[in-house]
Amino acid sequence: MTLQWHHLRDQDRPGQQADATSLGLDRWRDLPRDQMPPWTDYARVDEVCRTLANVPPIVAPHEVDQLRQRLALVAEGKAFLLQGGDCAETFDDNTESHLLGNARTLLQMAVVLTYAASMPVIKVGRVAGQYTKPRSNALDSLGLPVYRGDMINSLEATPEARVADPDRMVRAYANAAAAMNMLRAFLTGGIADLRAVHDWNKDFVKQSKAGERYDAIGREIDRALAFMAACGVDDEALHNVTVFASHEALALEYDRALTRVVGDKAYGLSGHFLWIGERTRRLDGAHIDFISRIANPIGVKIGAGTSPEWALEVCEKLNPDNVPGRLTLISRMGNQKIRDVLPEIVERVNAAGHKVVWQCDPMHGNTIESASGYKTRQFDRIVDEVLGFFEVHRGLGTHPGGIHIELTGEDVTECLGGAQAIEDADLSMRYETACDPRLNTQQSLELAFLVAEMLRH
Ligand SMILES: O=C[C@H](O)[C@H](O)COP(=O)(O)O
Ligand SMILES: C=C(OP(=O)(O)O)C(=O)O
Repeated sequence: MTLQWHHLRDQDRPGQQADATSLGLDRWRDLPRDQMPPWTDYARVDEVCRTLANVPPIVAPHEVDQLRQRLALVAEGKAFLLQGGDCAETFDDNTESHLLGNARTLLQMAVVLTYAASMPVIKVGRVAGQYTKPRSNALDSLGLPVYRGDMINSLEATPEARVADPDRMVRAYANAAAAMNMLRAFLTGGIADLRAVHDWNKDFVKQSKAGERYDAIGREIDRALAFMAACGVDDEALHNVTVFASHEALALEYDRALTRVVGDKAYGLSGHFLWIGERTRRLDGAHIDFISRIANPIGVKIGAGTSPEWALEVCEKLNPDNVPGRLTLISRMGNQKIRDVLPEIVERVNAAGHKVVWQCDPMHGNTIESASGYKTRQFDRIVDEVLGFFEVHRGLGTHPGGIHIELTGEDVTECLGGAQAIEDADLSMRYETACDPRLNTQQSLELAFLVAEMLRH
């Protein structure tokens, strides 16, 4: 069904060089759309979107441009992209301690990567908007409409709670705004200061091998900072961190409503970086069309079924001007396929001159069901997919630009293995994800050390 869309503020602003119509921001409404939220009350969807079209956005256009410029460095092989956070953010978990726990884990990984590889690391959270999930089946194991993320319905297992509720988009906006507000304040206000590098190491990680290695790096950083201070060298970058916000652009009503026209461009201001998932990437579909029309840095997941021809077409469609930093191709092929499928894609895209960021998501191609019935992932397979990603790029002389991880700052037991040797029987101890299994803090740190070694070599 096509929604009515009468009151776009962008169109009313005087002096605009472009407007929503000339930019084609609503063409997606007439295109085939996968993973459509099963709305029933379309009038309410329309009302909610009109409200969201007039609220202050979550992020600002200049920040979006800044991220694109930083990602251009990744495309040129001069920086590394670290992206991570919850599989599915939830309203209940949108707390100070959860947000800071995730942010600290990301910062710890970034310190390890920056220190070991001497390369700038661009930090992007799956945060402040990661409230929708594409699903394999419309019904869950109980026969209820499946949970599709807090922006759409509730995890609670009742028929009423699973009805798609448009008002949840307003709650998602409010939660995203609060999360972004808090992160901005904390990451420039002391906790992200490199002098606090040891404080990021949580007690439950400190005693582990990864925690000890991390503290050793921290001590070297302390010495370097003391040396710099003695020389009178100081820099803002030592005291502040920028973490950009990203999410999957799945509920297009939400992302469209938070899009603003600025000059001759449209910016999707629901987040800095938006990506299209493996299940919604059809070239003639709504998601690819929408994302092609905003100026943000964007990503597209590419699974093991991706052909080199498709990859070339998506580059031409999403980045016709070949702007470095605009497009990230996120491979998620599984450790058993990446070495076979990725090389030809990289080779052909590279030979055609497309300047993309290559990023590896080693999570989504490696999901299994454990013997006891938990959806899980094996740490070794995750590491092996990243290794395969590095091997492919090393073989072709291209830059393995980044990783994309589902993680949490909690001591959960959702993925098997790692130094803690989490086994199937342990999964039930702290299996807390709303959707897919995340690496816990220790596993995330272990992965960072392994990736740092790969980067160094
Ligand atoms: O995060 C990714 C997808 O939403 C998820 O893997 C789909 O899970 P499902 O196969 O349980 O629906
Ligand atoms: C759904 C996701 O991934 P994919 O589209 O690769 O399955 C995700 O990253 O949350």
